[in-house]
Amino acid sequence: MQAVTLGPAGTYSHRAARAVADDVAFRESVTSIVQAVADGTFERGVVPIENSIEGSVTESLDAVANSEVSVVQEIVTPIRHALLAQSANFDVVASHSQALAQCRSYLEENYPDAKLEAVASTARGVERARADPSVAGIGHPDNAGDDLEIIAEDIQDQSSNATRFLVIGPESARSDAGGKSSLVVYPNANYPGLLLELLEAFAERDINLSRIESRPSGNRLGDYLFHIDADAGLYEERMQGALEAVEAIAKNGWVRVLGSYDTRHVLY
Ligand SMILES: O=C(O)C(=O)C[C@]1(C(=O)O)C=C[C@@H](O)C=C1
Repeated sequence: MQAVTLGPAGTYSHRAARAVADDVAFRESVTSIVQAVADGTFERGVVPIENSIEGSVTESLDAVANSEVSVVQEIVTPIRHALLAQSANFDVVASHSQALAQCRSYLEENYPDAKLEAVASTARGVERARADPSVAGIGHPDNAGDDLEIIAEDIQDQSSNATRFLVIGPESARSDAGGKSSLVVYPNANYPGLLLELLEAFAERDINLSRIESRPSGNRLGDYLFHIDADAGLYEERMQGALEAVEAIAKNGWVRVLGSYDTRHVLY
């Protein structure tokens, strides 16, 4: 099976994608990855969705909410960043904005004068370092190759740093089987207790939520959609009941059921 993920080769997304596909293709944005799965160009896509230090990858949340795709698996991997450069003499640190943020304290403490440059991915930052001696990249240490020095390893601000990736497929790959389910709910309403009602749909059926996140709908200020991850499969009666209750609450809006899936922990 062929999967598409964030490139170029050597990104953390690439490492996660190798766990689901032998053949991995690349795009330079999460939105274009989700689009390439929605339009049938690729059977699977792998996108980062949440990091233990920095929180949500909002571009991924929005792309998944707005596209006709399903979630078929989630992959959780530890993220251990290295600082890579031609020598310790550099003025710019280039990496993905998430990676720069995950190393914020390390950079402030050790390189307070370095200019931080956000690029499309960690591997793109390492490419910048390979081409320019004044630039260091932050990425997986395997990207060093023969021509870059590993200036420092394990520079993330928490040693437990981990990222959750979603494996997405076309809507036809949506499954009711799996221990977790993801929904996006747009109530298109705003009244006291709306969020409480949404939460009660799950609490009353003894379903634990592992995440709820609001994102702006884009329609007007103060109007939100909610990303909900529940620790129950759609094959379960209690989850079907919760879904019916949520659909009733969102009768003026919509509910996108992304599917049920299992978690895979990948070490590399
Ligand atoms: O740039 C990469 O290597 C990516 O795969 C992206 C990404 C992210 O967006 O969170 C993935 C894992 C790490 O958290 C840092 C960056």
